[in-house]
Amino acid sequence: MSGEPPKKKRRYSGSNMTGESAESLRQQRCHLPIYSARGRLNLEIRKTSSAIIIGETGSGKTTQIPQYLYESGMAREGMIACTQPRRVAAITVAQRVAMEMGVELGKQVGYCVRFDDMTSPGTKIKYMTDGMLLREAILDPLLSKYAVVILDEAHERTIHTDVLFGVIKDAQQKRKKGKACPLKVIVMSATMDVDHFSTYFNNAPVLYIEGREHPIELLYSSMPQSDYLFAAIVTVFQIHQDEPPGHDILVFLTGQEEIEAMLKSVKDIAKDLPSDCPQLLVCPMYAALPPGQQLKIFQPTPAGSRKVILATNIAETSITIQGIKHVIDTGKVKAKSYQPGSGLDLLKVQWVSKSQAWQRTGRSGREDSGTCWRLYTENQFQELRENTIPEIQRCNLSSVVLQLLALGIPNILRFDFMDKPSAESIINAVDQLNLLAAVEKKDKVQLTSLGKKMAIFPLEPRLSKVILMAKEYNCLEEILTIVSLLSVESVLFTPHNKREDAHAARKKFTSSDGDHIMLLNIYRAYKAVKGNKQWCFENFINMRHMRNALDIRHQLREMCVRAGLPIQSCGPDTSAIRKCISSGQFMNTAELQREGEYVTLDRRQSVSIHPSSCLFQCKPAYVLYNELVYTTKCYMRNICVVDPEWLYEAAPTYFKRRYGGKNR
Ligand SMILES: Nc1ncnc2c1ncn2[C@@H]1O[C@H](COP(=O)(O)OP(=O)(O)OP(=O)(O)O)[C@@H](O)[C@H]1O
Repeated sequence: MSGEPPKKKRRYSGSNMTGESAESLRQQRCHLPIYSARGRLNLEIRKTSSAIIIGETGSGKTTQIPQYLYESGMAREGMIACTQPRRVAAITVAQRVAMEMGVELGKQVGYCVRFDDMTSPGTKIKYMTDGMLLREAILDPLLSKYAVVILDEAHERTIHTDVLFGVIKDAQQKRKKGKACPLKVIVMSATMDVDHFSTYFNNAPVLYIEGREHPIELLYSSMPQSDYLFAAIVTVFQIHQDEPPGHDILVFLTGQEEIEAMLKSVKDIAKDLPSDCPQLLVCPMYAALPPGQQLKIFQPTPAGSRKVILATNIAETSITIQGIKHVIDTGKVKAKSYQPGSGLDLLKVQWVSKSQAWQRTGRSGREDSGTCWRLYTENQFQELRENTIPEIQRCNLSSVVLQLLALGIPNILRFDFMDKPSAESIINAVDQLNLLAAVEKKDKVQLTSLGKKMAIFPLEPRLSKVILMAKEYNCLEEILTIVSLLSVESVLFTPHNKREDAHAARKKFTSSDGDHIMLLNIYRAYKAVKGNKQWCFENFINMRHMRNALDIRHQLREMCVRAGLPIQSCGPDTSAIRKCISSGQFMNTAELQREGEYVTLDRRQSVSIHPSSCLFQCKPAYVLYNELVYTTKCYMRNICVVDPEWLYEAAPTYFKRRYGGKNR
């Protein structure tokens, strides 16, 4: 390990963009590489029903193309949708475009992301997450509100984008047959396999946008780094020492824990810097941060200081953060990989693909020249895979299959996927949904009425089922709390050096029934003190995550009210709650063996109770877990004590088939 940052060859002196008057915005638009191509683009797009557009990062695709189409009258017969894989991109790009057009956000230009719709009847350009457009397609498979759908950042190949590809192709054909207004589809990215996309979209023409506005200097490590976190810290401080204030830094890391650890190290080191050094402002950026906190990274850096943003790949595509001059790319990302054999959805740190590395590089050089510090060698870069494996080929598909069925897709195995997931993973997903009573297999697979209701909730099917079953047990109040708390990063805050204090402080919330009930106790106590900050601090509760959970709870509650579900409380009886959870999560259960170890009930896999669980010291005979995580061994996380009788009641055929009833 060298810890030595990549060698710097040249230095640029950048100018900061300050004026944001209408004239300055107009000038910026005119200077973008895409500007000179706008006439040709409009012409080509008008002629065809589908087009693939490829152009360098920062050339102006996301912000300009929807505006060009709007200005040329293409929004007369319907809206222009532009999808983004991430909510933060949808929101910030919409803000920027509204500003460029001189209109109020939410009027002609708006955005729509999960739990936040900023559009109005007059909206013509709508930025939205791919997941939101997919939800809209469930209600209106022809997407009749839209004249143009732009699928941006297509290289990311999120599950939602991949499903949208097929759904939109289908809508296009149906609209053509029905003589409705044609639906135009545009697929965009800076880094994609254009031939693959063009072939899939019936040999759609590929339109190239030449050039980039500002140069980016690329620096590689001279030797491989064995500790990329350390190398990143060293690089931050080298830049801090050499570069003038205002040249901000964006560092790509793999996850929340790593970000929090580096945040602390950078702050600690910065404390000892000479007093005439510019102030360092360190900002985290990861998916579990509440949306308001995420948007903080876009606030201007105060004069005389430097901002360092520590981000996951959430900041990798589409966004422009003013002031970012330097990007530090560790080359690593945490990504999901699903093993149908073991039923595990594992999160693993791995190398990025080349296309991801280019996207990261492209977060600099947006307002001025920039530098990208790759903390790996050029040879290592050459060995990276070209493109990221589509998410649909590496994740549990039960949510997607539920959505496809809700869309009325008759045979999922024959769905027009751009790259098919394995038949095994589709069949597994259908089987799981069947066990949850969400689908029935007659001559074809179809949703039951329960399954249709489950598709309304933007949750994993197992959790949607738990919400719907709460009616039977009169416990929706409690279930909403538990599901919301399970949907965010842990609200338990356990600093390494205060582990014992944290456990002692939390003792009053623990329950012999398990973690779900402990979460409920924490929520009740938090509400009783009205979310008091000092209380959170003293009890080692992460206030940010708690607030995030409250927000989700509020949204889910509204969905339940709209679905006519009675919001009732079961009072102090926790067995109703645990029975209800069992009705959706009976597949995630384990039993204690004679030797004191646990094995899962489905695949007889050895598992252990995670040390963070309040049941860590206990050995209940049967437990239900929310998830399995693999570190040094396979751990069950968020566990609750269950009675095998409840499991049998929840899924008699499943348990009879497996054990001939012997577990009863
Ligand atoms: N929020 C913003 N603040 C300042 N400038 C911005 C903002 N958003 C965009 N820009 C300017 O517009 C340019 C074009 O951005 P745009 O997102 O349209 O490019 P793109 O081609 O879609 O890039 P990418 O492939 O990285 O998404 C940026 O390089 C930047 O100069």
